[in-house]
Order: sequence, then structure tokens, then C-alpha cells
Amino acid sequence: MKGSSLKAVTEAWKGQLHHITTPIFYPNARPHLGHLYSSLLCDVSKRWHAMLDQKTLLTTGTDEHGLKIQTASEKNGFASPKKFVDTLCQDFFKLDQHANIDYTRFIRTTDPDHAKCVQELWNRCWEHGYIYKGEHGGWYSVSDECFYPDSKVVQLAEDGQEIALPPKSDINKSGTFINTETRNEVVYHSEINYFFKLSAFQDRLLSFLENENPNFIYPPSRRDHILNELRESQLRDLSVSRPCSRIRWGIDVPQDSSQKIYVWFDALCNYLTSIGGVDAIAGKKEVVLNHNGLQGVQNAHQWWTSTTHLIGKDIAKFHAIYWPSFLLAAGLPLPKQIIVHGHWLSGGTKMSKSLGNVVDPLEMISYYGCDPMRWYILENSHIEADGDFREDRLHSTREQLVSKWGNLLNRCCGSKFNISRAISTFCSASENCQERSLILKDASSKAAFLSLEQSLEKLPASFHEHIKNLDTRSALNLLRDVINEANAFVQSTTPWLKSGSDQDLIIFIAVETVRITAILSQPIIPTLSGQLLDRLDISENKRSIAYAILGSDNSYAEHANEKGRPVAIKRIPLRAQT
Ligand SMILES: Nc1ncnc2c1ncn2[C@@H]1O[C@H](COP(=O)(O)OP(=O)(O)OP(=O)(O)O)[C@@H](O)[C@H]1O
Repeated sequence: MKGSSLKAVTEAWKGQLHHITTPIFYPNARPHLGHLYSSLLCDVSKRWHAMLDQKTLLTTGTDEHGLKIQTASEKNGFASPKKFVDTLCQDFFKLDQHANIDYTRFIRTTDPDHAKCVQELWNRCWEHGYIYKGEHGGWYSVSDECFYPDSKVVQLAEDGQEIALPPKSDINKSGTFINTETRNEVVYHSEINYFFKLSAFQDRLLSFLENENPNFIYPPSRRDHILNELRESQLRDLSVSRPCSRIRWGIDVPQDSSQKIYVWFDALCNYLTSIGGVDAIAGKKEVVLNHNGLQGVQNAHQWWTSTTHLIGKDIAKFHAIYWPSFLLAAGLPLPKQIIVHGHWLSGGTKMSKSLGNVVDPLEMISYYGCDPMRWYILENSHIEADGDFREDRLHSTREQLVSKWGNLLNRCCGSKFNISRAISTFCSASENCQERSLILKDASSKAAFLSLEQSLEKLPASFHEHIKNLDTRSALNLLRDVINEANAFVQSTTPWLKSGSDQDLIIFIAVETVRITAILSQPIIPTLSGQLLDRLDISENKRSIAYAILGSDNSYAEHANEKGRPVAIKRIPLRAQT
């Protein structure tokens, strides 16, 4: 039966909650392509789930405390770290706005409700006996905001050669030491800190990830990576505070104002704050969230267990080991899932603010447009792999949108054809496609028609299968293939040399390809797909997933074949390299 697989999908998903989170980004420099990538995947996921009639939230924001911010603020001559982050977070707002990221809350860890939430989480862990005071000595990286064991540190000689770490007593503390993975500098510190009993959660986490919820970390390769880490090395208790003498810019430890809470404990808690806070999630109090554009969200507990964290692989350990442990210690439920994606590289290494090897997404958007940039990123990445940015490929992606999709639409909208007549004839026809195809005289045209009809029939459910796992590359390949198939069909059947129902049948299936692909691509390219649908005079209330079925809308395109209608997307040259 037509559209039955799509119906099964929509029925199963309808009415459920979907909360997706981006990591909160460190505003110590302007955002780059990597930040946009995480936000974009979340935006697509949110928009797709909304199309499936789910209630959705997307939360994002900035991680504004810690030594890195304090130091960068001083270095840049700001009067206070707050003034520094107030300035830099504007770039993150701007990127979201220009990239059309439809978030419901942009949380800043300097928001007053957040400080309260962090202290509540701390208090719960403290009351349950999972936080204690002790002396801490270790290798600390300011850049990575964490301590490393001796096994992950080497000394650098003056000529840059790596030397094995000398015994502790012989460590020349004025030498240069680096972490072996991130290559960032580390320094030896000994101080009084509060510790979190991370070691108490090793078995619990192993059993959870192995048996209770093997899909908690996606993709499986990332879960296996975390599982190996848990199996092979003993978790050590984690220092979760820093003395104020070293870090002034942070949230106070509730029991001890001489200490500030470790930035990761603070930052991870944003996910709780943004949907109502600890007590609301624990079900102790009811809150009504007034998120931007979404009034009156209730039941924080249910939202929390429907939460997916999307993160880059650089922060997998913090989300998959530390975060569940903090939550378990606090007696809170765990979120639904953690999805981990790969990195955009530049010169073979991770694009990062600290290294400065970045692509400025705003620059690309301002020249090539938001939607071509969105399509390019989503088609040229895969969550399991790292990727390289190429501006010439972005340009050719844009070219393809113009020459394939735009061309198919423009052909159908030519003044020789009458889409309105074509769809009113074939949408209301009682015969099935097999019978319709008989109108076409030659066997190869009939076969091509039936093949295209089948591709369109299968498209929505297959598209869903890929998008639900954020395999946007495969999803976009499906759209591209069917558009190519429709172009080839029009080219070979030459409707401009035909008339009557022969011509109408070709135009019917070609324009239906544009309509269905534009409906499905709304989460990917929200503006451009809207313009394509506008060009076909498709009413606003017929753009939902239920209309992504051949022949499901019999009342559009009344004026589509009139001359002088605006074109959705035009060609531009590759940007001149400066
Ligand atoms: N190169 C990248 N590729 C993909 N995602 C990235 C990349 N860089 C950052 N991100 C996203 O941002 C998150 C980290 O944010 P952060 O602000 O720490 O970025 P960063 O550029 O790595 O910063 P820094 O260089 O200051 O450490 C990652 O987990 C990921 O979601």
C-alpha cells in the first residue's frame, strides 16, 4: 500500500519527546566549522523529529568559566572575565543565527539559574558521600583543563626531543612537559582539592554499557572505545575543585568558598539547567520551562530521559564516564543516549580554536549562502570519520543544487507545460502507476517511469532510517539519486516534444520529485526547500511528512507555469582566493 512504511514510522514516533543538546562551547576565540558541525547535526535532528510530530528541544550554549577563560581575558586586557565572555559569546549567537540553528535555549554557564543547579548537583553528590577533601598532586594542562597521569606526560628537551619522565623526586619543575595525546603543555601541581569518587563507578558503568544499555553510546565503535578504557585502566578519583588562589573565575564549592568547582563538573551540568534543574529532573518540583519559542514545557524528568547529547570525540570520556558517574552519584537518571562524531581536520590535525587552523563558517555562509553550506557539511561528513573542508567542493555542491534540482524545477515550470493540469489529472486518477505508465508509448520510458515511481515510494522511509542515525551523507545521497533519476527521465522522455496526457504524466512525476524531495529536505536546508515549495505554490499546511507521498497533494502549482516567477537559487562563481 502506498506510503504504508512512512505511516508506520510516523505513527511510532508521534507525540514522543526529543531533547538534543550540543556541547557548550568554550568562548575563548571565535567559533569555527567544527562548532557549526555539532550544532547543525543537532538542528537537523530536532527539525526532523519535529516533522515526525514529536515535541522537541534543542539546547546549546557556552562554557564560560575556568582558567583558560580567566587567562585569555587577562591577556586581552578585559576588565573582567565576564566582560570577555559577554563579548565572545556574541560570535556564537551570530553563527547560530546565520546558520539557521533553531535552538530553544542558549545556556551560558554564567546564567544565574545555572550556578544554582551546579551547586545542587554538588550537594547531592556530597550528601551521598561521593565527594571528599584531599591532597592532589599531578600534571595539569591549562589548555585541556584536566590532570594527566605520569604515563601520559613526557618532558621536552630544548631541541624538541622527547625525554622519558624522570622519577618524581628528580623532576626539574622548570622544564617543559607535555601531554602525549594533545601535545599541550602540562605543569606539576600539588594542592588541596575536593575529589569525586569516580573509582566507585567503574563496575556500574561497565555493566550499564555492556548489558543494560548497549546503545547508550553511538556509534558502536565509540562505545567499544570507552568500554576498552573501562576494562583496561582503573578509574582514579577525580579532582573536582580548584583553590581560588589559582582560579577565581568559577562557581563556589557550596561548603567551602576558598574553592571553585572544576569546570567540567560545572559545564556538564548545563544539560540539567537548560531543562529545569536538578530538583525538576528528580521530580521533586514541577517547573514550566519558558524556552524561546516553546512555552510551557513540563515534566523535566521525562524530557531528561529523552535527552541525546551530541558531542565531538574529543570530549567522549567526559560525557561517557564522568557525566554518568556524577548523575548516578546524585541519584539522578541518565539521559537517553550519547552520539559521538568525528572531527573536521585542517592540515591533518583537528581544527581547533587554540591551534587557530580554522575555517570561518560565517565567511563561507556570507558568500555561498546558508543552505548550500549546510548541505555541503552534511553531505561531506560522516559521524564515524574525520573530514577535510574544501571550498571548491562547497562551490560544486552549490552548483549541483542549481544545475540538478533547480534545473528539474525550472524545466517543469516552463511555459510549455501545465503542472496544475498534470497533477489534477494524475493525482486523482484511480489507476495505479502500472496502469498510468501505459500512457507512455515505448518500453524504456515505461520502465523508467516505474523505476522513478518506486524510488519515490521508498524514499521517505529510507531517508528516515539514515537521518535518525544522523547518517546525513547517505540521506542526502538518496535525495541526490532520485533528483538525478528524475532529470534523466525528463531528458530521455522529451516532454517538450509531446502533448496531452503523455506530456502531463512526465511532468507529473518530475514535479512530484521536486515536491517530495523539497519536503524531506526541510530539516537540511530550511530556507531553500521553503523557496522551492513556494515556487510550486504548495500551501503551508501541506509541507508535512504526510505529504511526502506521490500524488498526496492535488492542488498546487496553479500559477507555477507563469513567466517571471523568482528563481530559488542562482549560479555564482568559486570565490576568488585571496
Ligand atoms: N575540529 C572539530 N571537528 C568537529 N567538531 C569540533 C571540532 N572542534 C570543536 N568541535 C566541536 O566543539 C566541541 C569542543 O568545543 P571547544 O570550544 O572546546 O572547541 P575547540 O576548537 O576544540 O577549542 P579549543 O581549541 O579551545 O580546545 C567538540 O566536542 C565538538 O562538538
